[in-house]
Amino acid sequence: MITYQEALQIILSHARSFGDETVLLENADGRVLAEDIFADRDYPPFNRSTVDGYAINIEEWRAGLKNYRIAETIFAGNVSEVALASGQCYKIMTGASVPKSASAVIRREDVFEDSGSVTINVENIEEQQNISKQGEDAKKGDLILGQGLICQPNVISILASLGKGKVKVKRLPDVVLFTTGNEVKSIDSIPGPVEIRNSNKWLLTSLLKKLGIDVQRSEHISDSREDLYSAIESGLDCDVMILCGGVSAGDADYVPETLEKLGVKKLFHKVAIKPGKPIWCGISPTGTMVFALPGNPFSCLITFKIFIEEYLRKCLGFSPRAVFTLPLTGGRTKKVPFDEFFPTKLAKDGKSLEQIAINSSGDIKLGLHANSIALHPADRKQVESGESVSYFSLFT
Ligand SMILES: Nc1nc2c(c(=O)[nH]1)N[C@H]1C(S)=C(S)[C@@H](COP(=O)(O)OP(=O)(O)OC[C@H]3O[C@@H](n4cnc5c(N)ncnc54)[C@H](O)[C@@H]3O)O[C@H]1N2
Ligand code: MOO
Repeated sequence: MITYQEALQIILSHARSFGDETVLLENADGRVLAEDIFADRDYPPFNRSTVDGYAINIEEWRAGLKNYRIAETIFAGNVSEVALASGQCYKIMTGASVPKSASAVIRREDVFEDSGSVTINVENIEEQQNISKQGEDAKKGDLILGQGLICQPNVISILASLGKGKVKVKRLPDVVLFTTGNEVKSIDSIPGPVEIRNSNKWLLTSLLKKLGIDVQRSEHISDSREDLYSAIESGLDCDVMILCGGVSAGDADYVPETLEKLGVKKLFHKVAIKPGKPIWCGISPTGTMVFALPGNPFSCLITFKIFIEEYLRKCLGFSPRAVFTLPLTGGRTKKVPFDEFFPTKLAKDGKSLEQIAINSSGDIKLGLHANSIALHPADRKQVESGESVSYFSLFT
């Protein structure tokens, strides 16, 4: 059986771009930029007053002048009509263009205004004070946003400033999701005594949504070779196919054989991890990446996080998920020589990890209240209390 790291390397070696597409800015949140964005003009585009106040020629101030007549009031969005003459100032608002004949702006609260004149009440005035100079943030033609940046709110704001109402981003994959199993019922039906509800469909849909991906098609398939064959065949035109259940050793676990019958080349089946050991992964002749996950909910969550999410992150140009290290509170022992992933929660002081109890990978509570997943390494039977373990954040 291959190890977690070997399986991850195989998966990552098949990562590919799904192409680019142009989207409206309102739909660009969380997407990855697929074009370089340059400044269309200087920023600020003009010398801009940063305060409400009065703009003067500093040479006159240096010559000892304290009292100025207001020549004109300049509002944001307005252009001054006249140059300052001797003894004059402008009354100017925040965001307005400072005319060339003025070289400093004094805050409103630092002057006394009366009958169209102002007396300046401050000791020191610096040349260009309270003026953002044209082009001081960016010059026309400067590279502002590089390909690969994620459209977080700050990037969206910059795109808006630069007038990019449409933007080229990495295309998201078409994802098809098939859950399987005769005992698994839709959540709006009443399950019989030995039936359960299809939580994994919702789990996987929500996990994909966190990456900004909407499932294109989702279907539940019964444990029948024929139904599986036709469903999988009909979905093989997508970029990524996720199946769930029917991959281990049971008499009705037809998923691996059906995939292979349809020409999906097996990359691996079974990985030395707990939970999630029975995972199957393959690639179709047309390049569809297929992940068949074990049916237990916690196995489904872990295999999605450690494999599918990492694959998609690489395909979409996100950096790999961050892995941290912290001491674990309470020791733990494991029975199998596999990498074991277990639910944890960051202590309030952020200095250690607490373990969250989970009964088994079939526990519908999935270690609720865990905000992280830690790794008990394959080669360690025991992790002592206070020993450092590596972990990753669960839903951030
Ligand atoms: N002889 C062996 N038996 C099993 C092995 C093994 O290596 N040898 N592996 C065990 C492990 S580990 C896991 S995990 C499970 C995985 O089995 P399958 O992937 O074949 O999944 P199923 O048997 O179909 O289901 C397992 C479990 O999960 C429930 N399930 C399935 N689908 C859903 C869904 N959409 N929503 C909620 N719950 C679901 C299902 O009812 C089962 O209880 O195999 C072990 N057996
Ligand atoms: O490894 Mo299975 O995925 O525990 O229950």
